[in-house]
Amino acid sequence: MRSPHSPYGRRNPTSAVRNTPDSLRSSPRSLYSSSSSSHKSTSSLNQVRIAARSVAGAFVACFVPPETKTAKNFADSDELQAPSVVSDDLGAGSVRKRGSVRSIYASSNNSTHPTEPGSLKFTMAEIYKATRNFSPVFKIGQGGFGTVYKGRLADGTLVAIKRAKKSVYDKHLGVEFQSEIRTLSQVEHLNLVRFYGYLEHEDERIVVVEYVPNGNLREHLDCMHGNVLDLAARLDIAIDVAHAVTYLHMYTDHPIIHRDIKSSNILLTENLRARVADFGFARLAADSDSGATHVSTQVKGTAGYLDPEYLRTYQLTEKSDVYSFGVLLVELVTGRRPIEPKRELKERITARWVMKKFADGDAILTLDPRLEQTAANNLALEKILQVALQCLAPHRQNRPTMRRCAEILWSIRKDYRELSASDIYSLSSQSLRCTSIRDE
Ligand SMILES: Nc1ncnc2c1ncn2[C@@H]1O[C@H](COP(=O)(O)OP(=O)(O)OP(=O)(O)O)[C@@H](O)[C@H]1O
Repeated sequence: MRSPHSPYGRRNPTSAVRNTPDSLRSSPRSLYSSSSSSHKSTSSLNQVRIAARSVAGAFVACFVPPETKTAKNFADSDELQAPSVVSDDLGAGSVRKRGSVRSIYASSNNSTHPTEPGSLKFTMAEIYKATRNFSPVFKIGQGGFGTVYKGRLADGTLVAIKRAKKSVYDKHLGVEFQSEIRTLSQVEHLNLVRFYGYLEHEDERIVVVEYVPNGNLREHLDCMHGNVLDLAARLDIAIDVAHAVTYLHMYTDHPIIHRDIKSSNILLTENLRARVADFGFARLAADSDSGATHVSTQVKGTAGYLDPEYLRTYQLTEKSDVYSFGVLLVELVTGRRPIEPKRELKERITARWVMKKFADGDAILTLDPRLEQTAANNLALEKILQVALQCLAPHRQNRPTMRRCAEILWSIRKDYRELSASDIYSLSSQSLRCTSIRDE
């Protein structure tokens, strides 16, 4: 049984009891809990600015701009429109119940692969039926792993069906697929895309996950869905992601490193709550009981989000996710992509540009121009950038844990809400439309 109030679920009962949301709500040692104390916050700001200068200077910019890979063709036909079985917005970071997943599998007894305890196997017939033979009409995305289809299971549940490119999994990598499936089947958190099952048949490798209906974060920052995401929503999303990744790092049976935290992997529900997706690259972290501090792997991930220390040493730890999360925070407040190849040289690597502005005391110039410059927005921007800067520290031992990030962001949100309530100008930002800004 998991504590219904825990934002993370748990790896073992004792740690779960220690780490309830109460400890998150009251974080007396939070860097930001005393934000109203101007002296304290000014000196802490100065310290962060000094650090920002060194980060900005040390930032390594050797990335190739990512290609836009996703041909969007949302299959929103009536045929595939059905209410999701996933109840939405149960509060940041709640752990979900498995009940509805099991009920889906109750109907898959006819599978040619009988369901084994803990394994959730689909048959090719079920997949063909759900996707109408992989009809292009139901294609919703294309990524490094392969093609993503929207589908509907026999019981009406909407799912996303990820079909691996043939090149991704050849026979030799079968073990890797199996280990990913094992990992997927063990995680369960409200802010992680729910895993429903898989299929491994001849050269087909298919993963079936929860369908998340409101596109990905990058699309929302690009205003592809009509409205501007206000800063309150962006903070909620950052906290959701921090909870999901904290859960992976601390509360699963074995720590899991996501390895590909990025805005296109943050899917949004209709209520703009985040579901972290894409465990294609996820790896089990080093087992601290054995004394190991990292695992050595081939570099994987996405340009612009990659931890420079991991790039240099091939040593992967949870702090690589923290680095990527720092890039994501910068993306959230600026609206810019991590790499902006069309901008002038000094603005091309967004994090480096932001850190320079922050160090110069000009953080305000980095706020997404689609957002209004209210007192609440300006203060939240400064504080979020402070967290981002810590996450982007060149050396992993100087980065906070993901759990610490979540605590700080909680505290920022609390202050933000209080200030917004007394800030009459913040009301107008709620109705900002994407058309209110020219594209730069
Ligand atoms: N569970 C899902 N529900 C709804 N849409 C999804 C789901 N999973 C993926 N998508 C859509 O399909 C797109 C491609 O997903 P996918 O995870 O394969 O690739 P990616 O994350 O964009 O790239 P890469 O795999 O190279 O990192 C996503 O950006 C998203 O828009």
